[in-house]
Amino acid sequence: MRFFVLGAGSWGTVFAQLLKENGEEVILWARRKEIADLINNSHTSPYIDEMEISVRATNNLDELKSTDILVIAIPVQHVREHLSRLSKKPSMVLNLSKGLEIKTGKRISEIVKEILGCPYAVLSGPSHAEEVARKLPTAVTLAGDNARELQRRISNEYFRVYTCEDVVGVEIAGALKNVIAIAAGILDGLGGWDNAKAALETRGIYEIARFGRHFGADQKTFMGLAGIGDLMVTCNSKYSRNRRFGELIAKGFDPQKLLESSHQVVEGAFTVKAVVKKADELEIDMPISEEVYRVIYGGKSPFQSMKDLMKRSLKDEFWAD
Ligand SMILES: NC(=O)C1=CN([C@@H]2O[C@H](COP(=O)(O)OP(=O)(O)OC[C@H]3O[C@@H](n4cnc5c(N)ncnc54)[C@H](OP(=O)(O)O)[C@@H]3O)[C@@H](O)[C@H]2O)C=CC1
Ligand SMILES: O=C(CO)COP(=O)(O)O
Repeated sequence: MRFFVLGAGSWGTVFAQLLKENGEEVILWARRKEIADLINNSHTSPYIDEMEISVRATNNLDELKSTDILVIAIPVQHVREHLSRLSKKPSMVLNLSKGLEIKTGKRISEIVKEILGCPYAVLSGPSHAEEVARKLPTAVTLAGDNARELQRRISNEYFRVYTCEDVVGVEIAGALKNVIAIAAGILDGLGGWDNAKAALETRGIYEIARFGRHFGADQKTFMGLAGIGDLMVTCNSKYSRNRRFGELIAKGFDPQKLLESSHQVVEGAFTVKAVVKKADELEIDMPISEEVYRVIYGGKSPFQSMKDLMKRSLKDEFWAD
């Protein structure tokens, strides 16, 4: 059994190398031939500093075998297109990407079911690639098919994998925390206010859990590594692209120009479109996500957004909805 990692950005590359060092057979697919060549010839990648890469890279999707585990590590908005291009169906999919598809509002598990119909698992949690590359202690959760076997194969002395049964909750938590992290970055850019940041993270996980409840997610998941754990790291880490994007917006940079010029994916900026649409259809109250949407796509001032969130009608902290 071999892992075929689809995506040679920072996380795909580091995860592929982790698997290789765990003794697994791995191949890393890069969209561009020059990235595959660079990895094979110089054992480095522009996406990750100071890591020697010994995994073999390819940019040929046809190298996927039907016995492979396909690991998804590409931007969510391009997953459907790449799965549709596969000439063979893998034995199973392990998803690392975090987001919702804009045009359908679907999670990756739903896209995989529609296109491949094969077994599926998702791995998520506070796991910035830059720290995993340095072998710093990291804990994540894995939900879905063959969870125990994957847990055993992926875990090592610095990467600890827990299992849980809630695929829906893990996917929703990973997707929506990126939206809240943009808001956290906005607060950092406005002045780095500690009270406001703590309130945002707390109300943010509550907002994510409320969204998740509409899709049958287990509320416990949002208190775990894929929920509050990943939300905390993304809202506070210097490595987070979502947090940094928010910070630059608050400092006056144009959101669209930032997205156009970014070499790395800011998933929350896209997922927020799907979240706002679903929330509107299903009448789910998502005040933070809606303000993030207005700032990115409606030209609203971040300061005004923050003021409007504070002016909402007064209510109980844990209200039924
Ligand atoms: N970085 C991290 O710490 C973590 C990331 N994730 C998630 O993993 C996923 C991948 O992120 P990450 O590895 O960080 O990626 P990066 O942002 O580091 O790099 C972007 C990657 O996406 C590729 N890409 C861009 N456009 C397309 C396209 N149209 N089709 C296919 N590939 C494309 C790029 O290829 P090219 O070089 O050719 O432009 C590059 O490999 C995201 O969903 C992210 O949220 C999850 C956990 C941790
Ligand atoms: O998901 C991540 C860490 O767990 C990565 O977050 P960013 O995409 O914001 O860097």
